[in-house]
Formats: sequence, C-alpha cells, structure tokens
Amino acid sequence: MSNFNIAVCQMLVGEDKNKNLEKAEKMIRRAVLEKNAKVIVLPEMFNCPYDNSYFPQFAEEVPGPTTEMLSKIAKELKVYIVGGSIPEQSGSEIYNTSFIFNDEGEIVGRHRKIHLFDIDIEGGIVFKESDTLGRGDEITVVDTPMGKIGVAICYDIRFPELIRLMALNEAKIIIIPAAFNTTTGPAHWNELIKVRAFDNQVYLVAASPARDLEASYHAYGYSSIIDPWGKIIDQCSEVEAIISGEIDMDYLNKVRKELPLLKHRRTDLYHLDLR
Ligand SMILES: NC(=O)CCC(=O)C(=O)O
Repeated sequence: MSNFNIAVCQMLVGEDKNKNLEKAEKMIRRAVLEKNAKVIVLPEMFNCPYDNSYFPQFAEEVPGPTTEMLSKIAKELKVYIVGGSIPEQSGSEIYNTSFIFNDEGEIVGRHRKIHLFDIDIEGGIVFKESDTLGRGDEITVVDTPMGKIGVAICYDIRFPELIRLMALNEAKIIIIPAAFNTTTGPAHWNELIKVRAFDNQVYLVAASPARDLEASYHAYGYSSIIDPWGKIIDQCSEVEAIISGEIDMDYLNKVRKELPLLKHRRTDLYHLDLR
C-alpha cells in the first residue's frame, strides 16, 4: 500500500481515566469517518495527566483497560493505531510506553520511552520523569503493510542518532507521541520535527495533547504531520483537533532519489552503531 491517510487526535486529557478512554475512542472513530485514516496516532500519556503524581495511580498492566479498548477499536475499524503512550506497570517498574496495534487488534510493537525527561530550566519548567518512571532499552521499528514505522516518545526526538538509526533500519514513517510544554515548545518544537523529517527524508508525525491551563503541565499542542522534504502537511494549534495527511511513498522515494542524503553518508569515515 503506497498511499494512505494518517491522522493525529490532539485530545484534551483530564483526571478521569475512563473519560480519557472514551474521548480517545470517539476521536479515533471521527478520524476514520471524517479523514479516512488508515493509521491513527494518539498523544503521549493520553489516558493520564502528564504529571508524576498521576503516573503510579494511572499505571496499568498489559493487557489492561486501555490496551483492550485500543485493540477492540483497531479490529472493529480495521485500522492501525499508535496508542500514544500510557503509564505501563511491569513488575515494580512503570514505563512510559506506546503500544502499536494492527488492523486485527493485535499488539505488533511496543516502545518504552528511552530518554527520560529530567530537566530544570530556570524561569521555565522543572520535570523529572525518573522520579516515577523507568527507561526503555529498545529502538522500535515496526514492519507493517504500509511500510516500516519507527516510534519514539517525546524527549526521544531530541536525540538525532536514535531517529537516524530508525531511518537506517528502513523506517519511512517516524511517529512521535509527545507532550512538549509552553517553555520548550515555542523554542524548539517546529524546528525539531522538521529537521528530523528532512534530515532522514521520512514522514514525521508528532502527536500532542491539547493544552489544559488548569493542569500542572501545560502541553504545547501543535500536533503536526511533516513530509520528507520538511514541509508541514497539517498542523493544529493548542486546542483539541484532528489533523490528517496523505503518506505517499512515491513522493518519499522521489525526494530520496533527487537528494540522496542517506546514500551520500561517508560510512568509511563515520558510522552509527547499535549496541
Ligand atoms: N514529555 C516530554 O518528554 C517533554 C519533552 C520536551 O518538552 C522537550 O522539550 O524535549
């Protein structure tokens, strides 16, 4: 399948997990009906406020209510779902994890956030994910009938080696469930999502929650779909919205043929190693 539509549900996430799941389900249905989407993407921590004090209380084992809902709806609607991320309980650890479902409702991939968001920006924001979360150790590229899809979560996007390794593993679409904030978002979001797309000549799909000024953490919003040339195909503002765009592998191949960046790498001088 070389052409298909992908959609991002930029949903408002609140303190009631069941309501978050209902909202996600409704928005996924709308993405299929209104945007004819074959792949639907949710934001980071879509079932839980992005706040360390909520992660342990919202954490669930897998299978659990969140993954069951996503599995059921993926199967019913015959779509792929990149289920944003959730606090995943695994033994005594909690991970910030994205589950990827195929159109039979099966989990075909799992990405546990590799780089934890531990930052302290003077006059801006302090956040320490490692207070409650463990970090993942695997790079995630999932083989699908639509091509290989790489998944990384939010802060992971700041590490160019990771996204390049995905591209070298033949990922043509990179999906980033995210929750940037109102300090780092205006400074870096647009630049990061564009440069990762055009450096690696991939489609880059970045999904944020909508901004909630009542919450402790103010998500930036601006979910986006970027093409391999770095052009924004669709982007919303900070409010709840569904965005969509066409993934066109012929166009991706054209960009790679005309400007053969990946082929022009001097691997005799430098290379990236997967440990
Ligand atoms: N949830 C996150 O990882 C936030 C990352 C972020 O805001 C950044 O600037 O990086």
